[in-house]
Amino acid sequence: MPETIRSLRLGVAGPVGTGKSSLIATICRALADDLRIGVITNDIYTDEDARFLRSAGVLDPERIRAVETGACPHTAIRDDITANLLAVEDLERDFAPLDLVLVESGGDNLTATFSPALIDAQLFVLDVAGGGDVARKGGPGIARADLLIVNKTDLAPYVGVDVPQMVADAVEARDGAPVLALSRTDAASVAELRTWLLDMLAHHRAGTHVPQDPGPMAPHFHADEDGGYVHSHDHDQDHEHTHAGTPATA
Ligand SMILES: Nc1nc2c(ncn2[C@@H]2O[C@H](COP(=O)(O)OP(=O)(O)OP(=O)(O)O)[C@@H](O)[C@H]2O)c(=O)[nH]1
Repeated sequence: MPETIRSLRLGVAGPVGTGKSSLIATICRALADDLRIGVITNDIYTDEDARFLRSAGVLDPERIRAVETGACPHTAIRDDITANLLAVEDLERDFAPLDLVLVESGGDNLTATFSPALIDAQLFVLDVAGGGDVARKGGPGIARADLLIVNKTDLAPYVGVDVPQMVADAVEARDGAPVLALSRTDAASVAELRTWLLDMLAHHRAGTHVPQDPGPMAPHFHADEDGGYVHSHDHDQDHEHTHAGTPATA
């Protein structure tokens, strides 16, 4: 790799427990012999995901670093990306040259997405255990992430989900953009993921991949001791933090 081309920065987002950390471990196992990889995890209050990945033994533990985001995990990957950007740049400098830096978002709701100022491409992870109809619900990550993963397909018989139907619904929600049915126990699906990643890396290096913004997450509610507030990340419109009862400005 020419030293002037920096790593491909790949975001991994998706609802809580859909398998983001496990997916990163799978990617590291599948590509550790081919690529120089680093990982940044985001947790609200802990470094639990980083510790899980270090204990999985898939990468030199020093190449796995944690960002603790405080409340509102999507803010740290979309609105104020400073902590993540510094963590990525530090990792790239300390282990130069890296080919791939994976950034795991904190487990969040269906609509959290990465800013294209932080990452070059993003995966959005759903799992069959969340229900076969989740893909139809749409949202920016489902509709416009670079790759949508329908994870834990090995569990489909136990939760009564028709995987081909779920994938077809997802492809329709994405206007034909790629969807991958994945299980860490299904070698063929892991091989497909590996091919997609190497292809994306090749496009990044050739300068033919343009980072896309899937769009802001929908306005949503945060509970707090005053009753909570509605929070919007759409900076094209007014940025509102409206407290229940008393309207407030950002
Ligand atoms: N059966 C099965 N279980 C899986 C698979 N991938 C992940 N899991 C399990 O799903 C659970 C959640 O996985 P994680 O990787 O911790 O999920 P996560 O999205 O990182 O979770 P948060 O960081 O809390 O949002 C764990 O018990 C994993 O072992 C899979 O392919 N098949």
